[in-house]
Amino acid sequence: MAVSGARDNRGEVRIHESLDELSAILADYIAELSEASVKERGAFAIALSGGSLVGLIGKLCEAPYNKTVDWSKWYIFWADERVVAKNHTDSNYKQAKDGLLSKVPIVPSHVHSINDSVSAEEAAEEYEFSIRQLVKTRVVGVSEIGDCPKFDLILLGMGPDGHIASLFPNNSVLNERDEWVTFITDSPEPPPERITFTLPVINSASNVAMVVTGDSKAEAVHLAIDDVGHDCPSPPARMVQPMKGKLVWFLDKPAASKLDRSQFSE
Ligand SMILES: O=C(O)[C@H](O)[C@@H](O)[C@H](O)[C@H](O)COP(=O)(O)O
Repeated sequence: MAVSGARDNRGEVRIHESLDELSAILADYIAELSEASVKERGAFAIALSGGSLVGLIGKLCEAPYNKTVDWSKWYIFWADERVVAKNHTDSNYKQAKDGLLSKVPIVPSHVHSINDSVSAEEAAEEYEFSIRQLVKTRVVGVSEIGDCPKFDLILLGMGPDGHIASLFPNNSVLNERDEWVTFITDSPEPPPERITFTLPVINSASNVAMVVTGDSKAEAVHLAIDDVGHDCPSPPARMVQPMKGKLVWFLDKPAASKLDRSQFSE
């Protein structure tokens, strides 16, 4: 049985008994958002990340979702991508293709992956350009505040250091306010070259889900969600604060083990 609570501007926090329970509830959450977006605007623009996330959304390939979700209306993006060949084991695209995209009837032209044959800088520029075209035609919505794209859902994992997408602690790209997509060439985790959505894009989404499991993330979850003092380091995950959208944390018990549950309104 999941425990659920709200934490002021830190979003809704759902703590699950097991990974199986978490993935079942996550699949349901995504299917519901897909249905609502398709009904409201005829499309579902979803951004994926790498790591354990793709495995955790795997139930979408199974019944009933494989038949009930309107896959023809899905448009796939990546919140971050490693600048490697698409058939490389490090590629977030490959991971999503193997784990999800090849198993459900998504329209191939709706899959918006990066150009893997150019530099990180060029890949970021091209990716932003292609998103701009899709915002113009409203395949991707547009934020009411500023001109940012408004993805229907951005799915993010989080590293033990509190990084999200490829926004790592103390990296200057955390301060990027003008670009939608930027790049790094010095990732503290291999591979070094990556492209990433910037915080303004993440915080303009209609929905952001942080999917975080395992006890190695417990401290970063605490620092990202709890009311900690100003002396405490503020991980990038704490900067995820959708302006108009909804933030939901999907945690397992180990990842939630350092959360201050007394601050929880269940
Ligand atoms: O490119 C990366 O470095 C990963 O994709 C990364 O951003 C991932 O989302 C987190 O590190 C969480 O990964 P896990 O869920 O596998 O722990």
